[in-house]
Amino acid sequence: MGQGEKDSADNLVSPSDDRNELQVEDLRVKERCFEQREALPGEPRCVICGRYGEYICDQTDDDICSVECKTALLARIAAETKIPVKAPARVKVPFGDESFCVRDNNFPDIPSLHASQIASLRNKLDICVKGEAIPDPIMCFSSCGLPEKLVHNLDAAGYTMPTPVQMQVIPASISNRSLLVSADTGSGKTASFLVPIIAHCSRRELQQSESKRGPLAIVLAPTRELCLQVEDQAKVLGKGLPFKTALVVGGDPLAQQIYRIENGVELIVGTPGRLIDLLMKHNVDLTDVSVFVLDEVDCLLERGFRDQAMQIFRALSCPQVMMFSATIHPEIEKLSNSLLNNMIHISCGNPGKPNKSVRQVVIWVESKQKKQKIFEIIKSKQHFKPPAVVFVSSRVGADLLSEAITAATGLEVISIHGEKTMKERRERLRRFLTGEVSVVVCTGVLGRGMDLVKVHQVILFDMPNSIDEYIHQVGRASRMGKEGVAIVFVNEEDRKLFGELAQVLKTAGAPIPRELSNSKFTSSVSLGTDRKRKLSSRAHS
Ligand SMILES: Nc1ncnc2c1ncn2[C@@H]1O[C@H](COP(=O)(O)OP(=O)(O)OP(=O)(O)O)[C@@H](O)[C@H]1O
Repeated sequence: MGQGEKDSADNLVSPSDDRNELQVEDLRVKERCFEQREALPGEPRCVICGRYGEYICDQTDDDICSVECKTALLARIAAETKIPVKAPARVKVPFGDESFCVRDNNFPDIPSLHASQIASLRNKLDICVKGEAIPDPIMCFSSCGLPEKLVHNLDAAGYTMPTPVQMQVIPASISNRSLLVSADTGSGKTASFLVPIIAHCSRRELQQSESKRGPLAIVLAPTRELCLQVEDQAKVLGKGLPFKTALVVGGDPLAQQIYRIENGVELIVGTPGRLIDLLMKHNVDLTDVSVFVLDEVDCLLERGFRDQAMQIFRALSCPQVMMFSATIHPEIEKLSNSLLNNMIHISCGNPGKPNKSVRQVVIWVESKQKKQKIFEIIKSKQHFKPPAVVFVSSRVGADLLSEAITAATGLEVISIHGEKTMKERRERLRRFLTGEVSVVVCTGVLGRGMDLVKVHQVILFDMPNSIDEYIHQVGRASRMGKEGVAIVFVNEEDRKLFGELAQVLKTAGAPIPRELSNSKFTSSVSLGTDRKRKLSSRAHS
């Protein structure tokens, strides 16, 4: 046992005094939370992480599983009793220092892990990384020197432990590296970029004069609704910190947005078009913007948005760029590698596939029968699980279908799409999120990134244009591993997606409609034993 380990072991009291009966390895105090096993029924539980509370904290008498959780516990108590803990300055970590987080000056008790331990930890958490000198994942929010108020806000929001994507992205981001992150829908990517941004902004604020308050970070997202949601979450997590935000989306008056920015904000959240508009019409000082986030990067780098996103990128001076999506293809990797140096690629869970927690029920329905089918589902107590989101492919289709469902079922149904005014979109989304209305029919505006926490059922009335959009729309039925169901209508009109859809269903072990599996458009996909050779039985008869 090294000196550091001995010192920390001295501060923990084992509940069992009869140490002689223990195996030698049992005497080693667990340094890291993940080294501890789960608690068995009736055993003490760690007050921080819930694992086996093998030790008693000498300062609080609480059950605790490891030195790491003891440190987290004491940090939490310090925050609650408002003992000021000086936040460490944002440092440029020299390349080669792989364990910035665990060697944080605030937490000298926690030693670094060996490379093999880190690899096994990543393996356990389903985290894959690519790049040089990648910082170690963190196990709790308090272990990488975040401002205490931010840790408090995370706790108050119910974020007791970071999700795997947050465990890896937060330390990587704090080390100022550019990142390309792919992770499942609903896995917590938003906080993984907001936490380091808020930490960065609140620290820089301490060092800068009050008069100079140019934005420090920009988050781009493809839809107004998603921007609204990201800004809301930023406000919740940055509460009480010197951290102000501006929402820059179309449909709201530009003058108000300019006024807000002029009064000093740290973060701008916006859609590419409106942000370009604002930057062209008004002189916003972007000199201090050092963090640029592209949320739903694959969508933002598609043809419609790419020029605008690149224009904003070029207006910034060498920012740290963080890119996120549940669907990232090799072209995006190639493009980002060509734009940025020394990037880290992070992949968590099962990106590029529908979330495993969503059961996909694909039904073959001819176009003329679709309305009748959805009425049946919504009228069925067994199949209708409100609140539900119905995705369609056109704005007019959204209006017509919402009216038709109301007429057929008596339920109040609203539509949301890009032709509504911003005021209407906001108000309708509010009514849906607060439960006033239980069904919304929408176009892809709610398909990506929207955190519709209470929704566990989505109906894809029209198949989207690509399998990526399918993955995102299906993903609205589950957040943080909660179970959901996606009912999907398909017919011959969707044939261009048959191959990919059949593959996705096969991988998920979901039933494939006979018409789909027998279609010539799926013939390139091996559907295994589901495809029986018809002639074999006749040959024997
Ligand atoms: N550490 C955490 N503990 C508890 N809940 C969390 C944590 N991090 C995020 N969440 C919650 O998980 C949900 C999903 O998070 P988020 O919207 O960031 O997912 P996402 O990965 O961006 O998904 P998508 O790809 O669909 O946009 C949200 O309701 C969020 O509040």
